[in-house]
Amino acid sequence: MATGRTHRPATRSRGIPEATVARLPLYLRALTALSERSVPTVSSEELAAAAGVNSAKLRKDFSYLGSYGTRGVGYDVEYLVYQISRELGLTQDWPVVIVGIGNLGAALAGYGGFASRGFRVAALIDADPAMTGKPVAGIPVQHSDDLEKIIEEDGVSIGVIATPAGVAQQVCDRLVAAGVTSILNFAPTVLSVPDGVDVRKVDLSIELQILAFHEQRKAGEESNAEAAAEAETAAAVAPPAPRGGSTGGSRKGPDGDVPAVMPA
Ligand SMILES: NC(=O)c1ccc[n+]([C@@H]2O[C@H](COP(=O)([O-])OP(=O)(O)OC[C@H]3O[C@@H](n4cnc5c(N)ncnc54)[C@H](O)[C@@H]3O)[C@@H](O)[C@H]2O)c1
Repeated sequence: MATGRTHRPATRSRGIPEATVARLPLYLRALTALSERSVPTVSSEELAAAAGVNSAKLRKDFSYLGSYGTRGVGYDVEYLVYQISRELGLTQDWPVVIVGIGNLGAALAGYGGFASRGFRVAALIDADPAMTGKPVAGIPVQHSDDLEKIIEEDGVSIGVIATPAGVAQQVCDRLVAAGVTSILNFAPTVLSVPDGVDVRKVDLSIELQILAFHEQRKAGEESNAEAAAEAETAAAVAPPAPRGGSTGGSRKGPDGDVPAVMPA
């Protein structure tokens, strides 16, 4: 879902390409589902289908992890979960702050999927004094005046921005100055950050626009297919060729050479 932009080279220092890194969470999600069903091993084809990835690409991706599976047996599910989690840095706890606790920020704060994937919501921050101290998803909201102190005390390196777009850059600058090095930005604006800071941008409206493009294309294909079918029907019911013609006056059916009307 994320449309991302990072400020790292296309290949990370350990030699794993960014495109592979981007697919690791997909494998992990599929593997976690298998692990929850106590499935011990999985073939590259099965896992590729579950992750929505081509199996040759999956094997190439896993070769970067040094994981080649066992011929005829496949990959060990638990070991791959561990390997990918370690590669993604998920074997440690990541405290995250969410800035902007409006509709979106509150929904994110209550999202259980963060904690289950190793991301602990360490603090909720908002500029509205009326919200200070109010619990959202069981966590009291803190005022943005204390942003720097909160980040330092909790050792936060990941910040989520869910403020209005107009203040997002300013919030981003404060997060970065306070030591945050990874930002997940939901505000519809492009953030500038110094080298060494990663920004991922999530924009559901962009995803919807991409779906709209595909819908439009599918509709175009359907209307082309309908037009072709109509042309074929029109040809099938056209008046027979004059006697003496090569077809002897028979008309072609939908299957081409089967006469639609059998001669008496
Ligand atoms: N990426 C997406 O798919 C997506 C989806 C929905 C909303 N959004 C965006 O997310 C943002 C939040 O949307 P919302 O519906 O929750 O808005 P909202 O108005 O409900 O909430 C915004 C919150 O930010 C707080 N805020 C304002 N300035 C701040 C600052 N300087 N520091 C800290 N907090 C501050 C406000 O007090 C408010 O509580 C908007 O930019 C919106 O466009 C993105």
